[in-house]
Amino acid sequence: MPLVAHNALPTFERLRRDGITVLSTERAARQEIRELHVGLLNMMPDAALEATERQFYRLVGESNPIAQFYMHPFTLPTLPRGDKAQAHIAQYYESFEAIREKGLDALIITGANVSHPNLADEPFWQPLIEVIDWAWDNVTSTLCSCLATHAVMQFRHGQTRVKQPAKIWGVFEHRVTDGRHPLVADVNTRFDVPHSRWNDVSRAQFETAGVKVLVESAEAGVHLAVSRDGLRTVFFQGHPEYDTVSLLKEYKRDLLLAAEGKLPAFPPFPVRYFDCQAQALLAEFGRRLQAGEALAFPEAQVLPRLDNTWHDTAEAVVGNWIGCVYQVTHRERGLPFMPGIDPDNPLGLA
Ligand SMILES: CC(C)(COP(=O)(O)OP(=O)(O)OC[C@H]1O[C@@H](n2cnc3c(N)ncnc32)[C@H](O)[C@@H]1OP(=O)(O)O)[C@@H](O)C(=O)NCCC(=O)NCCSC(=O)CCC(=O)O
Ligand SMILES: N[C@@H](CCO)C(=O)O
Repeated sequence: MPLVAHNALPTFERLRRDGITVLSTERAARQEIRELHVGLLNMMPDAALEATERQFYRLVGESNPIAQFYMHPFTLPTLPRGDKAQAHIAQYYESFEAIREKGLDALIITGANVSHPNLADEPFWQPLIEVIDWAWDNVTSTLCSCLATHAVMQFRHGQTRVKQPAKIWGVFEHRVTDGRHPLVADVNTRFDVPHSRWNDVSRAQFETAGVKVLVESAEAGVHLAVSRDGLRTVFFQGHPEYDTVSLLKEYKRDLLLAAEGKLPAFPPFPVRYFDCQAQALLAEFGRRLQAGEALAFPEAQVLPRLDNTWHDTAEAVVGNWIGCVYQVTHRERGLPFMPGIDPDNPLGLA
């Protein structure tokens, strides 16, 4: 919730210059106080569907203890689903048509499982473009996670992601590259974010497209970037929403697949995620598995050894994002901007 500059204290002006939102008393008196409507286009595979809901609902909910959030989950009918996930979707999700009719203030688009080398061959490609095109004209800001970022960079900016020789996988250190941008104002200047991807869009590709990089890792590449206008599309390549356990679940999946001969090699450890003891436990498990022993994955022993070093900053960034959306969104949920807001520079950045 923003400060109100109800007197001439020079600190207010100084904070404004540092990217902190400070309202004038006139603006504060006129501000509409209402709930926000946030869409979640959940494209994750069945096993991760509900975990992903929880992760993004928590990030939005915890981003501000006072504002009220109505979440609107939906998915794309062309994604393959099993019976259980289909029933969950049928019972609890909304249709894109219904969401489009009422409108959204903000939209989050998750990552997805891909099975084709070219994203344009995926079953979700056309319907995803339809959602993104609608959101560009009608939603104040859209936050794209991982694969959704790659899709927008490909179809809107002609920048195709590049497959990496090794999976970018683990918990990586990042730095804020423009601390004055309101999306990263006042967050830690150095912080962790998990990544889990074979593909990368590079800083040069974002910049060629006119997209501004805000957070980057020397090892993992760009994590956070924003469209030229400063707000309307926010790009994540990492997974700040991940639970503490998420990378362990992925490691277990890949290890067990390798043991069944369904993956060519045993997975490496995700970077900076397992401590020495967890590594020793998992290496021992891998050895015994390869020797043909039938034994259970030591999840319960490893779990207490894992640390979460990214969630606070993830909340802070999502809080900044929601705050920016609130300041410029129209009082009517179906319209993206208040009168007087320039869609090409909604935050009025210099
Ligand atoms: C890794 C798995 C397979 C793990 O699921 P499993 O069902 O096998 O897990 P399990 O050990 O049987 O445990 C089930 C319990 O774990 C929870 N659970 C499942 N997945 C979870 C996750 N990711 N994070 C946190 N919890 C998770 C379930 O809700 C359930 O909890 P309860 O018992 O409490 O209900 C799944 O999470 C998954 O498919 N993840 C998707 C990974 C993925 O496809 N990412 C693509 C995005 S990456 C991208 O977009 C870019 C791609 C690129 O560029 O390469
Ligand atoms: N953007 C509006 C709030 C949402 O209706 C305002 O600042 O008054």
